[in-house]
Order: sequence, then structure tokens, then C-alpha cells
Amino acid sequence: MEVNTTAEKHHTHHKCHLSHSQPYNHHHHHHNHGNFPSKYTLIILSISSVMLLVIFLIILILRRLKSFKSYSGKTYRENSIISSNTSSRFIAQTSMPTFNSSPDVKGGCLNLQGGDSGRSLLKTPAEILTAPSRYRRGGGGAVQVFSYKELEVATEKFSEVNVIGQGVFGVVYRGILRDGTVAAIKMLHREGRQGERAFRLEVDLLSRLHSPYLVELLGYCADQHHRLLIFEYMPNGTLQHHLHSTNDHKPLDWGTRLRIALDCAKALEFLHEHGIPPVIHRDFKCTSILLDQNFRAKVSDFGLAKTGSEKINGQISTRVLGTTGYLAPEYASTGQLTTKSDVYSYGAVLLELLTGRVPVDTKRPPGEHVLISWALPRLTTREKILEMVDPSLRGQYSNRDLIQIAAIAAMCVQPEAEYRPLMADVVPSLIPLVKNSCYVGSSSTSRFQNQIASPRY
Ligand SMILES: Nc1ncnc2c1ncn2[C@@H]1O[C@H](COP(=O)(O)OP(=O)(O)OP(=O)(O)O)[C@@H](O)[C@H]1O
Repeated sequence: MEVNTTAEKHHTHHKCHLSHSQPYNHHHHHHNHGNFPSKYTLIILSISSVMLLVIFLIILILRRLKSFKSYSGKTYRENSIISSNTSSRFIAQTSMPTFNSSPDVKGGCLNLQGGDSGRSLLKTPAEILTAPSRYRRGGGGAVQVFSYKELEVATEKFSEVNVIGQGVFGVVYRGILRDGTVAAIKMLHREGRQGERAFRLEVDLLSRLHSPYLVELLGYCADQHHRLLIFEYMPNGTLQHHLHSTNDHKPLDWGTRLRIALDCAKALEFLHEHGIPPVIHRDFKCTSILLDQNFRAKVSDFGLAKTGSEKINGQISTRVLGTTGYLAPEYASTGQLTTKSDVYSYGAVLLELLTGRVPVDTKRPPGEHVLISWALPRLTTREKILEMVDPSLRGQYSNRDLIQIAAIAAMCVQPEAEYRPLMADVVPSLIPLVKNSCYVGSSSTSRFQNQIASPRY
């Protein structure tokens, strides 16, 4: 029993011992067991966190790289536009190195937006409105006021030898201003109070419009009863003279005609789109297109110009004051005037450039008197277009250009005003033709070869 008891005790003790040592052992075992895995866990955890960090960093770097790539790609693309412009300007300059050209032409045949290529290729309307002119710069940005005496000196007392033209509104003299600038001085007829108002309006309008494609008003004179307008001088006179006069002068080559067409389109686009308010020329024709020493065209004759501010329901109702052969039918019949009336007149000028014919010629066979009526049905047939070409061009043109010009003219002279294009649409359609003709024009026939360096302003 005792044994049992002892044994029991022992057992109990043992049990107790066991029970005492078990937790220890268990604890020990547990400790040992828990210590190693936790170390591993710690190591694994720290390795995995380092790995995670590395992965995160890699992702971050990759994302940065990606965004940098797309950013630099954009920059690259942007630069390529600039550089392609620069390179094309460079090509334009280097592909025609043999002639001295005015800055605008030197800047290329590709400098189609502005007159002075030393500056940017593209000009904003605001730039055009504030474009510096030689005279404006000298005159502090304003149109100059001249005394009658000064103009007497400039024109050698309005000598007959200095008369360069005669218009409906007055005589035009060539004169040399006190700073040496050659100018066209227009002496207006005396017309009483209405003439005075028209004069003020004209000065006001002209002094607000500045574009390389418009003949610049340099100043005016309102001394006592004398009323004169002083314009920049255009040494090659009117397009009318070069296209239609029977004088023995070299006919305008195709490239020059295209360039004139584009210059005029830009002039009208400027008036329509950038005039504030929009300006309708109202009497656009070959005699209102003047040519500088490089045969670059500028539009003049704003004596009849009307601003869009006088519109009623989008149209101006007015006494019809245009020139037969150029008048849009809706304007001729109802006196309703919009910018589309100018587009029609522009189409007539395009046809003159294409055919060398005057808008109205009663000496021609019946059915051919009025250029537009004769040409319009022919403008859609290739063979007919080729038959219409000005014979004085002697085949020196591209048939593709010809057909393109015919298509533009056909759209411009449509009887329905709303179907005619805007001048802003005509300009971009002419640019590629002029570009091509410039490259072709660097061959023997182009006038641009003989240009002398001169500023446009
Ligand atoms: N800025 C200029 N530079 C050189 N010549 C000019 C200039 N302005 C006018 N002329 C010449 O004077 C002529 C008369 O011009 P003007 O503007 O008075 O009348 P027009 O254009 O013939 O017609 P309209 O009297 O209907 O306006 C022109 O045909 C042109 O030969």
C-alpha cells in the first residue's frame, strides 16, 4: 500500500514532476520551436519586405520611365513640327540660292503667311494689326499728317511728270517724302461735305488696317480745302497693266500669277476675317491690285470699302458701286453686299489670270463677251480648261495647277453666294500650288529670280 502510496506518491511526484517539468519542457520545446520559426519569419519577412520594396521601386522607376518617355515623345513630336518648319524654311532658302530676293520671298516660297521672313513664318491677326511698317515705326505707330506745302515739295508742285495715274476720285502722283520714302500721293477731288465725311471715314478705316497684303496708308493731308492720301509706292503699277495692256512687256509667268492670286486671297481674307469689324472691299478688280518691285501683290482702293458694321441681317444694302464684270449677281441686282461678293470678284480675277481675258470684251464673238458667263460652263471639263489658257503663257504651266485654279475659280463665281467658299478656304488651297511653282520657278522663267532685296514695309 505504502509502496503503492509511495509509488502513487512517486507516481504523483513523478506525475507532479512530469506535470511540473512538462510545462517547462513544453515551454522549452515551445520556446525552441517558436524561436527558430520566428527568426525565420523575421528573416523571411525582412527579405520579402526588401523584395517588395525593390519591386515597388522597380515599378516606380518603370512608371517614371514610361511617363518620361511619353513626355519626351510629345516634346519630340512638338520639336519635330518646329524643326520640320525650320528645315523646310532652310530647304526653301537653300534651294533657291542664286537670286537676291525680298525678305518675304527669301523666307521662302514657304513664307506664305507673312511679308517679312526675318520674323516668324506665321503671323497672328494681332501681329498683323500691329505689324510695324517703316513709316509707322518712324511715325511712332500713327499715320502721319502732312501739310500741303510738304506734299508740294514731294511732288515738285504736283508736276505733270509725276502723275502716275488717274482714278475716279482723283489724280495720283509719285512723290518723295522728306525722309526719302517714295510715295503715291492721291489728290482727291473737292466734293463738299459728303466728300469730307467719306475722306474722314477712309482715313479712319485705312489707318486701322495693316497687312503686308494691303497697300499701306502712310499719311494724309487735310490742309485747308486740300484732301490728299499718301500711300506706299508700288513701282510695278497695277495687275491690269501687266495682264491686259498691249504694251510690249514681258507677260506675267505662271508662277508669278499664282503668287499674285495667293497674295490677293490673303488680302481679302485679312479684310474679311481680321478687320474689326469685317471689311468688304466691294471693288476688287485688276486695277485695285498693285505690284511691288518683286511683283508681289498688294490690294488697294478702299475708297469704296464698307465695314460689316453697317450690316442689316448679315447683309449690307447699298447703292451698287462696283465694276461690271466683277459684280456678284446678288449685289448687282439687289445691292445686297456680303464678303461673298468679294469672293465672286476674286473668282473673276482668277479667271483673268488663267485666261488673260478682260472681264467684259465686246470685241469677242457673241457668247464670249462676259468672261464669267463664257468660262463657267467650261471650268469643269479638263479639255475645255486647257483650251482657255492665256496663250501668252506659251505652255509654261502645270496642267494640274491649271485645273486646280479653274476649280477654285468655278466655286468663287457660283451664282449662289452661299455656295461660294470663304477667302479663308481659298488661301490654303492655293498655298501648295505656290510652293510647287516656287520650286519649279527656280528654273529659268520665274520673275522671283530677278528680285532685288527690299523690305516689304
Ligand atoms: N500706291 C500706288 N503706287 C503706285 N501707283 C499707284 C498707287 N496707287 C495708285 N496708283 C496708280 O494710280 C492709278 C489710279 O489709282 P486710283 O486708286 O486713284 O484709281 P483706280 O484704281 O484706277 O480706280 P478707282 O478710281 O475706281 O479707284 C492706278 O491705276 C495706278 O496706276
